[in-house]
Amino acid sequence: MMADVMQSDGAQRAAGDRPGAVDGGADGDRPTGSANGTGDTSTGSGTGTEDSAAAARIVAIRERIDEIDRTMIALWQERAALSQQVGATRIASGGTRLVLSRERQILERFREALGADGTQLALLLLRAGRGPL
Ligand SMILES: C=C(O[C@@H]1C=C(C(=O)O)C=C[C@H]1O)C(=O)O
Repeated sequence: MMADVMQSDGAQRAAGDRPGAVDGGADGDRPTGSANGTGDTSTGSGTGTEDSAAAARIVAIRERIDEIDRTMIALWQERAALSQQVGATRIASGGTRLVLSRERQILERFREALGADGTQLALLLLRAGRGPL
């Protein structure tokens, strides 16, 4: 579930990280049994492998991952702002703040495309657009 990757203080951690582990510090995100016996298998570039070809490939793929993340963050923020505009427009015209039938359509759209995780994602999207209730 999406909430599993969000700490109560809003800080993010990977699903497999131990709560409280410091990113890049302890070995919580690395396999045990590494060649140097410390459990730390990362290279200087933090790719998690000592194979230089694999590390180079990982770095290249991560560039696109980072680009996707930036785009998703921007789209998330744009959607929330638009949703809040709709809410403000509707309230100013005497309408309701929310339209649950529309929210159900959106939940169904995400569930059809992404399954149960889609439902969780859509719930977070809808919450972001509501602002404080
Ligand atoms: C944005 C709207 O208002 C609210 C927010 C929604 C959303 O974030 O998608 C959907 C339905 C409404 O509860 C809308 O009616 O379209």
